[in-house]
Amino acid sequence: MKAPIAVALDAPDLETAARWATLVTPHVSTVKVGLELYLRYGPDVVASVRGASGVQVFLDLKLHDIPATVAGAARAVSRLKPAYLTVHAAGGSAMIRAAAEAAPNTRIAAVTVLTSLAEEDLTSLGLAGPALDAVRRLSALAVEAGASALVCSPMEAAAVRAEVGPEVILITPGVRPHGAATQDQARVATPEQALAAGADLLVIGRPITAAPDPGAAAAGIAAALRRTGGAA
Ligand SMILES: O=c1ccn([C@@H]2O[C@H](COP(=O)(O)O)[C@@H](O)[C@H]2O)c(=O)[nH]1
Repeated sequence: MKAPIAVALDAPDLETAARWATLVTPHVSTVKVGLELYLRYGPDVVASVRGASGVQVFLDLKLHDIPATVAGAARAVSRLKPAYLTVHAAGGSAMIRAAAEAAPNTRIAAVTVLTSLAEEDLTSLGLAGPALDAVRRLSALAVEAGASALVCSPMEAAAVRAEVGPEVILITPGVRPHGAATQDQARVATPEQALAAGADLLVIGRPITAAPDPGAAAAGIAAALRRTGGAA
């Protein structure tokens, strides 16, 4: 069994993304296509990174608009058969419901509070209280509206799990192996901590893709998770 990791293919060009995908797919369950690749290359990027391996594709477009527009966008990309499609939970119940109804065969993953935001950022945005409160509130709202997956920091995974129960898939970016640079991530934890907190899918980008050998980096993290009982 492959490790429950989605490698973020945040590459400047399609050749690099496809090469990373080929290197990591023997070790991880999922590859993630984000805004950089999708906006540059469009829908064809999904087939390019899926390749012959048939690895799961996570389409991280973070849709956030009025319900009718998000429904149209979700319907348009559902033909690419992504395993996951992200929307911002802050778009509200009607928007999340519209996405879930428009793409019934794709898991709608609601992004709660971006992992790049620190507590002081939330205050400056006018969101009172600790990040965890906002994450829990948005998680409950999103699941009630039909999201079957949630995106949160690994620091919040245990509390979100307690809030939404065992069925919802918890996806955690903001994952950094011990000692790795946090870069623009603010609310972070190690892969082992994320798994122990109840995360189902760990999003890891630069610690793998910026390594001299992305395949070896993915294999190393997968092996560390296996030692903690997270992947066979
Ligand atoms: O809250 C969020 C939601 C999405 N992301 C995405 O995850 C990866 C993280 O990449 P790293 O290189 O491991 O930092 C990236 O594609 C983000 O767009 C997130 O970081 N936080």
